[in-house]
Amino acid sequence: MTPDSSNSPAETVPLPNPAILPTIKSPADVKNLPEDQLEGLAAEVRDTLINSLSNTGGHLGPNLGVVELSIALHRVFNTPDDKFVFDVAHQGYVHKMLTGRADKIDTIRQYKGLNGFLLRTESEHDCYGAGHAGTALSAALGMAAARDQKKEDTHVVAVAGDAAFTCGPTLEALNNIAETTKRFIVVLNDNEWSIDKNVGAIAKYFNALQTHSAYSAVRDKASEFVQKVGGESVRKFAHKIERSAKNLLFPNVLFEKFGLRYFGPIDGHNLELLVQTFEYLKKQDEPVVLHIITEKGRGYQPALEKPGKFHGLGPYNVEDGATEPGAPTYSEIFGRSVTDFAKKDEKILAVTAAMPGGTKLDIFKNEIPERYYDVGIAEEHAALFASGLATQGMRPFLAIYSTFMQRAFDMIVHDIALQNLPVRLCMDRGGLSGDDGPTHHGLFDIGYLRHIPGLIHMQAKDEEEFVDMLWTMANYDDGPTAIRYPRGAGTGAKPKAEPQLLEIGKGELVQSGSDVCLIGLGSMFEMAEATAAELKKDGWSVGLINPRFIKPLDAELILSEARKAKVICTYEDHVLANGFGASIIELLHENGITTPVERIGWPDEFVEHGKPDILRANHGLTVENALAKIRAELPSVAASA
Ligand SMILES: Cc1ncc(C[n+]2csc(CCOP(=O)(O)OP(=O)(O)O)c2C)c(N)n1
Ligand SMILES: CC(=O)[C@@H](O)[C@H](O)COP(=O)(O)O
Ligand SMILES: [Mg+2]
Repeated sequence: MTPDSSNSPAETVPLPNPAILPTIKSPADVKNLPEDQLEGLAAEVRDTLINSLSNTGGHLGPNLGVVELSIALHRVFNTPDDKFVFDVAHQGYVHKMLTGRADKIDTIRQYKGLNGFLLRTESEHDCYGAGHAGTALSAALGMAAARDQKKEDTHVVAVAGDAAFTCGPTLEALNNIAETTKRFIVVLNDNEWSIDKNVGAIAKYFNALQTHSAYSAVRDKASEFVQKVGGESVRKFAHKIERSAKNLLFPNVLFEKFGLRYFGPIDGHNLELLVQTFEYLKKQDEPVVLHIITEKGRGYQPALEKPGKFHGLGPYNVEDGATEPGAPTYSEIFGRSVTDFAKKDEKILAVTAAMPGGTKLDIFKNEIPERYYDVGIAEEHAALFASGLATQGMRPFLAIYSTFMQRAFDMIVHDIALQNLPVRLCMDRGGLSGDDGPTHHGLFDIGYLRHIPGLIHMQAKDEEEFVDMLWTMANYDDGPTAIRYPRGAGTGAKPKAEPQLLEIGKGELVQSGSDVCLIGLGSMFEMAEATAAELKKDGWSVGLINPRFIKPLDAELILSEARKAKVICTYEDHVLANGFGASIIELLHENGITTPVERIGWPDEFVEHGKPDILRANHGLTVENALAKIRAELPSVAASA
């Protein structure tokens, strides 16, 4: 079933004149709006999103899909007393616009502007922050239980996409709802897409619900009914949906087995139907799930044609949705390389947790589909699955963003490292994510991996070395390996025609020096190199190390350079707490070296969103700051002067 496009406000409703959106300062204004202006508001919200995000970038498709849903929710419920918990919260832009932030939508994802997800600190209407998938039902259930404890009678609504139902936490929450509360609304926003096409048995099940003729009949009757009766008899209407659903549908509807009364599927772009349905659902004294069918990208043709691209993107040309091509990214080089390796080695398999486009494993998927696995938004399962593959002599490459790999920490410890299984953990977006902000920065993986016995962890200084590292991982069967690599492109260093095996635990001495020892990890090597050039101009003898391995460290190399130096400086795109520099300090301490160590990296705080250059400058990840710190430790006259 696709929603009925003939009633798409963006296609049929002219933009209101005068504009309505500037008058919406709070949800009360949505409630007070005459009913016949609601669709005009929806059209205006869409138009604003399409134009504004063409400059800032952002999650366009998901938000175009929830315009009517967001309006209906604010029409019926009362935030901040009632709570809306949006899963991932990448679809929260419309909610932001309806809760007093419409005039700031052009600042979204910009430094000091609106965050691209929901932050509890941004508005009293944002009761829960997110960015990772699968958290909404559990968190909302906690809020409902707290409300019951306090004997209040507010409403809690969890809004989750179809792909969020592939997440373990969502299923764990479902298992727990019926015995926890009687007053709880789940909205399943089903557009058949994750970032890429949604996968798995649950996606198939939702699809079957949509396409089953009985459900279509219910949908048609519901729409017909609203058209004919309008607001006249909400109760009668709702009972009709309910009775029809009960009588006509599969006896074993998944949600009914979990103890939630199931309603739908209904057209999630039919505002009147949504409003009336919520009016009915809020009166129920049992947990309910409302299944709505929406279109990702509704109202903008380029987004409808390419839901994956328009899930989340940078600036685009509003006329045709075109984006600027960029230099090959680390992800692209990763996808290309692993696919090429796999063509020569049939034991190589690729595993993604719902991110074929982001990780560029879509290259593997297209060329070797039989050895490609997308397990859905299920990082824990993905890691366990990869461990199982490895027990059977396979060579799995598991590509997950660093921030999402946090989900699989226990699996990495208990199921991969403890069993010494050669799973290749490929941590994309290792380092600052930028526009997406704190939920997406990959700034913790050194900390959560470096204490795991036997785990090899590395980061390349450029793309050429990156491919050598991937090749080294492909050929290493003695235990788990991990690699972190940043978002976007690096220096542009061209990979060799034939990749080279690297010696495990061996760093690269780029130049030896006797005054200063600079150790620049991965993408931060460039900054160390630039610092070295400046210090050389001052007349200092500068050692420069590309460590390659975070674990095991090349202790021999690092100690031999460190012993000569008056000051050491480490560089990392990671928090300093329990990071790479911390591991160098430990190494030096264990070997009795007391030379001062300066560290360049992120502070012990959640770093805000914004362009990487701005954030780096604000937090001292600059050559200037490194020079200032190093010079402060050096005698005032250069040794050779
Ligand atoms: C734990 C985790 N893994 C992966 C992601 C990346 N991610 C963000 S949104 C998304 C798809 C969400 O699809 P769905 O829930 O159906 O919502 P839609 O965008 O279709 O509205 C994915 C995979 C994430 N945010 N969190
Ligand atoms: C919502 C989400 O988690 C993703 O859409 C994320 O915003 C993608 O970021 P990248 O652009 O780094 O793939
Ligand atoms: Mg979806």
